[in-house]
Amino acid sequence: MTQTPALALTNVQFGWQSRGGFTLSCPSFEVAQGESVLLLGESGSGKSTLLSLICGIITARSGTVAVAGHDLGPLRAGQRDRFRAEQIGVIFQQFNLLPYASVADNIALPLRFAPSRRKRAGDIPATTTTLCRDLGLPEDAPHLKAGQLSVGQQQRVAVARALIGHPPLIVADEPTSALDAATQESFLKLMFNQARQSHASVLMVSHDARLATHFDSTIDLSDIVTTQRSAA
Ligand SMILES: Nc1ncnc2c1ncn2[C@@H]1O[C@H](COP(=O)(O)OP(=O)(O)OP(=O)(O)O)[C@@H](O)[C@H]1O
Repeated sequence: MTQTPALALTNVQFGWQSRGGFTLSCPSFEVAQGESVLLLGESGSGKSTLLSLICGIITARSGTVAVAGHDLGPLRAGQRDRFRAEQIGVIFQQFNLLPYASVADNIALPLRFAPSRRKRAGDIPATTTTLCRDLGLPEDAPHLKAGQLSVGQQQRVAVARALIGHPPLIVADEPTSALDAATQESFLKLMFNQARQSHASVLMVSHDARLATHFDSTIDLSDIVTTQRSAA
């Protein structure tokens, strides 16, 4: 029996109207359950736009985006937000942590909107402490404010927040772009160790081809999407 892919895009069309206009079309793209995929593209090639479509932050003009077999198209904005909280661990380029909230509250944030994921997370304070320990954060980290941490530590918090409650899909937008090679390496190791334990699929976008060795497959964005910029 064929497994439902973790992610499947079919005949997706999307357009930004402002800033001169940008259209993106993706005839077909799939990520299998448990697979890790690196999507490579230059700055401005549409990587973040594609991830926003996959996460349901924006919606396709036509075509289908399905996560774990669920089509995001018919969902209203609030339903998409809840679906994302349940199914997708998102690591944003700038981490998007709440600086004045504790590390523990930052990590547990997606669980607020996701009852099934909350159940899977088990005892939340214990899970948060374990994730912090496994990700090499200091013992007192859960009680510190996120804004007090170093950039490298904030990244680890962003990974913990993406992984808590075992979402089946982890999506990461250039989370290593500001790091030196050694820190990149340890960041990816940590993310993959944790994702493997959760049997999660990982989709990361980047402009950095050197990251390819860490992934099951590497795809050039231009092989799966065509884009067009209207004349300004
Ligand atoms: N919110 C928005 N409104 C209007 N246009 C946008 C918006 N976000 C992105 N775009 C446009 O879409 C195109 C692709 O941008 P996108 O951010 O998806 O590329 P990217 O590959 O992620 O770039 P980078 O690597 O620099 O982050 C650009 O022309 C950009 O100006």
